[in-house]
Amino acid sequence: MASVQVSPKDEMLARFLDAAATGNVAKVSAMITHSSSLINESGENGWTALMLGARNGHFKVVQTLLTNGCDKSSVNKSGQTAYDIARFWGHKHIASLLANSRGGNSHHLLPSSGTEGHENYFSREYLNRMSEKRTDSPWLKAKQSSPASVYILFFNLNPLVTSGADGAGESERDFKLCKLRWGTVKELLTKPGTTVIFLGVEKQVKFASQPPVEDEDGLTAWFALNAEDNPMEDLQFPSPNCFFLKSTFPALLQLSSDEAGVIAQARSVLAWHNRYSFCPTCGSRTKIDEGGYKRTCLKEDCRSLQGIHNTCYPRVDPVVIMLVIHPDGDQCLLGRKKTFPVGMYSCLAGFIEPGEVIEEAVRREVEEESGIKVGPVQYVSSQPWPMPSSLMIGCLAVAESTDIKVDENEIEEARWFTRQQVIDVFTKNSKPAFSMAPRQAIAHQLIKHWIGVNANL
Ligand SMILES: NC(=O)C1=CN([C@@H]2O[C@H](COP(=O)(O)OP(=O)(O)OC[C@H]3O[C@@H](n4cnc5c(N)ncnc54)[C@H](O)[C@@H]3O)[C@@H](O)[C@H]2O)C=CC1
Ligand SMILES: [Mg+2]
Ligand SMILES: [Mg+2]
Ligand SMILES: [Mg+2]
Ligand SMILES: [Zn+2]
Repeated sequence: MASVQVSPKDEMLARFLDAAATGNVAKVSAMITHSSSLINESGENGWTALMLGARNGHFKVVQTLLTNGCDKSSVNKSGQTAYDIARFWGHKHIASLLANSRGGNSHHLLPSSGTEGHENYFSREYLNRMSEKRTDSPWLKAKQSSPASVYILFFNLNPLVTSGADGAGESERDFKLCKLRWGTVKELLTKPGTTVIFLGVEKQVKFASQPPVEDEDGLTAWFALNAEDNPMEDLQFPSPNCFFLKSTFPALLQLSSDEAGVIAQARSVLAWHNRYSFCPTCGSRTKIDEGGYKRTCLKEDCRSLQGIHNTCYPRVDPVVIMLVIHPDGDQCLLGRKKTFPVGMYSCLAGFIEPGEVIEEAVRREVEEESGIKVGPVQYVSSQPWPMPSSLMIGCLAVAESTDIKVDENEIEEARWFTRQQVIDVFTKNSKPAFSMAPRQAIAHQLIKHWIGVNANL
């Protein structure tokens, strides 16, 4: 009778897998010390020692393998990881051990698609900023009094707008910026409490409503003004329908994409002027330079005049905002602040701290707010958030633990939602489990990105 020849290597692997399957920790440990390559080898149907230990509930075997650097992301021929197997067979303590341990490769839970083509509300650059013109005083002066230039006006950092067409409902064109001319604002420009900044020049396309007035150089400059006292009484506006937005949020989310980008730029710089009235170094008076992009201290011997100092320039506060994916790849973590509308959940977010990289800020904020530990982090897209001057840095991140413990000072609740629950919210399929942040918020776009990439929606 012919006998099947088994190589010594195969025989050793069979003994190793058997030791893992039967919970023989001492043998597993001795064999990997002797032959380290065994640890990630698989036998029948792609099952590794880790999967067999997880299948049969041998906690110590799984622990030993992980401590010795076993790859916990391997999948068997049915596409299951050791974590999936532990969960399926109800070995919760092993599933939790697998989810918590660092060093595994959970990158496969992140989409491999590029991030091009993401445009968030407030992100469109309608104007060419032409920063080189900020120090060209004669050019700026000529542009300020040019009849072709466009002025947008703010009072209390709220823009002057006009209502969109009746019945526009929730659509984005509810409010349109009122574009004023020099003739209308020249009195206002001379008032002591007025701040004026140069925003840039129009790129190619013009707003349809704009009269075809052109400067010799063909460049239409835009300026933003913030008035300290209500300018409505002093000025004659081109349209009686113009008014200052009363609330910042959510009214600022109801502009067209072009206008939202201009507002993001103007509002942040004006808010900086509004809140940094005096020199942060010595407390003296300052003057506005560089088309509104610099404040220079008027005290001759101030330290802020020696070299370049960030206190003289408009600030941007980076914020990480992240959608955290469960280790099973099929759920995401969303939270709610007390101030959110009832039922609304969104991504966790937090300010980046000095000396911190984006990835670490994601890990720190998620752990602070929800108690969840995070492994890989992937950048997706960003969004200016001019309330007053945040830059939202949108990321996907993969959790390495699953037990939630919220910091009640920061958020009211955090929960795992299944992909299906999220899809139901987007497609309005059935009674939704929660309500989503508005589409103008990067949180909404991040969640959509995760669903779109993973579920081909
Ligand atoms: N566009 C979007 O989808 C979303 C935007 N956001 C924005 O992200 C920002 C940060 O999120 P949070 O959860 O509030 O951050 P957070 O989790 O870091 O907590 C806020 C606290 O951080 C402190 N803090 C540190 N640096 C600060 C700074 N430069 N400015 C203000 N506070 C600072 C304050 O004590 C503040 O109360 C908020 O301004 C919020 O408006 C938040 C969620 C969604
Ligand atoms: Mg926080
Ligand atoms: Mg936060
Ligand atoms: Mg924080
Ligand atoms: Zn100073």
